[in-house]
Amino acid sequence: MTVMNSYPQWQTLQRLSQQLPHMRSLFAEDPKRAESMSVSAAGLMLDYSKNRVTTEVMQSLLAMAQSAGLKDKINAMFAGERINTTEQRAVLHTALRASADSEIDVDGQNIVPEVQQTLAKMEAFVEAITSGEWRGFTGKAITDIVSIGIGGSFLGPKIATQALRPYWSGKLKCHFVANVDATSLVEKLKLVDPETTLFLMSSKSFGTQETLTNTLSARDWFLSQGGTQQDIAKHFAAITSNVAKATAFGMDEANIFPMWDWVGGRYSLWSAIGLPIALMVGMDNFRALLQGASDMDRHFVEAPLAQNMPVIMGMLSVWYSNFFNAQSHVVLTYDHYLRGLPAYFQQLDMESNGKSVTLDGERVDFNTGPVIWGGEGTNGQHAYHQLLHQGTALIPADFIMPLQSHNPLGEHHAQLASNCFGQTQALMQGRTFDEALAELAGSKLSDQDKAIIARHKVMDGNKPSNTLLMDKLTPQTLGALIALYEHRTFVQGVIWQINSFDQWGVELGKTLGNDVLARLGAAEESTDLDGSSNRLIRLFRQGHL
Ligand SMILES: O=P(O)(O)OC[C@H]1O[C@](O)(CO)[C@@H](O)[C@@H]1O
Repeated sequence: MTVMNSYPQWQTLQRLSQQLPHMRSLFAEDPKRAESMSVSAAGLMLDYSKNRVTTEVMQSLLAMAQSAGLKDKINAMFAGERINTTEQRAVLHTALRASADSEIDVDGQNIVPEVQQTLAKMEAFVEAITSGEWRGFTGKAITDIVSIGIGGSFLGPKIATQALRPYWSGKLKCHFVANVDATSLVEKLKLVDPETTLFLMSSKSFGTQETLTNTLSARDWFLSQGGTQQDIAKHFAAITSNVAKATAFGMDEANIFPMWDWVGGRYSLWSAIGLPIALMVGMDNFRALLQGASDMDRHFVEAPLAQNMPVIMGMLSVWYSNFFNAQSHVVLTYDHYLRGLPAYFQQLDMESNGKSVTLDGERVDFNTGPVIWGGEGTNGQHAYHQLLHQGTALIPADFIMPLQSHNPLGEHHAQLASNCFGQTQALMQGRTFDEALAELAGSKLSDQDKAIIARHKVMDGNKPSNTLLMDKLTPQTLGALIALYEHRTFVQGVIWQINSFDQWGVELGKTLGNDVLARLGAAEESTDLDGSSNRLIRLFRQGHL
């Protein structure tokens, strides 16, 4: 028996999924639907009324969460149990935002004091850099940060820094380098002055090829621009859980910020990996970001399932993945500052739930994590929304919007909001054949042509969406929003009984990549791989087609 159909609610949910009225009818029948299908937490409001659900569906989904032991699993995560079973690790990104007086034990040791010490170290560093007390090798203050890292050591700091643009202190500029393509680094180096630049190397493992290569090249550049070996301590700092490797690399121990194996890379922006954020917005705002996440944590732990925002969002995702065969989920941010969020959620969710075996090692025979993608509203409306409205795939959507803009200019924000709400309405209600035909009433077309055009204009509607609102985008609401998606991802993993915290799938590509790298520069041509790989390697060595 598979995981999914072993839940007592499986059959009921199967039946309900086939009998659901169109959402138009659900709204017509219940004028209070929007109120009853909305929840608030940590400064966010979720309206999930435009989903293919009835009260009975929601009750069954939440009962399924209960059958999966979700509450116990949540408590186990927060308590530091080794729920990442394939790596025998605790999963405690929540400890990074826990209050200073909490006690969270790993191997019998309370980890909170160490988290607080690291925050204090970050604070002193941020103060030294932004006050101008920290001087570069020619005595000048730091003006630019180049943050080098990839995956979770890049996306989180980058999108949060971008999102908090209105809170920048204005004392520094921050540049991000992730790609091993030299162009990424070289183009950033053109923008900075070695005398006033600080390189921050972020790598939990201190073993990621892209990050090591970019850091070495940055160091070579620094040394070629007048800096000496002794000056490196003034211009390079690292965030890593592998302090030994970082010191062996030449990092000054005083400039190394710790990370721990109980923090997953894609959950790490709350740790010292968030230094670029703290440098740009100041420590008070960084702490407010942590506070927002902590508020969402408390909600996740304490709220009953029926009012629990991450639980509701997670279970809705399960509903579409497993009962409607949805393969993808779109995140649409109606705020320019949040334009990076879909890429961040993409790693968070796809690296976490892109799994094919259960915790017991059994192959799954149901859908797990969908493809997460998206972009910023309103741009997408003039590009891919067509497929959301009239394509054949069912793609549940999240619309995210602050009610107040940081840039209240003329009618812009009202137009943005009208687009956001108008899209969710159009997805839900669609347009019937009769409505499309009525719109053509005044045209000169023949009745036959009107019928054909009307068919092209039909939109089935009944397309699900969540609307997430907040008063304003602040460090606190951003923290809550990101934590919401972290927990939503966790909820799905619990239902599917997969390990959301490892990422073995990326390893084979890395290993083979290293093998190919050796072959690209080897004396002998490769002939022992598959025909395609042999040929691609030959072409690269040749340098032209
Ligand atoms: O911080 P590190 O160890 O350099 O890893 C970077 C990223 O690489 C991955 O391990 C995937 O290869 C991600 O999970 C991680 O966020």
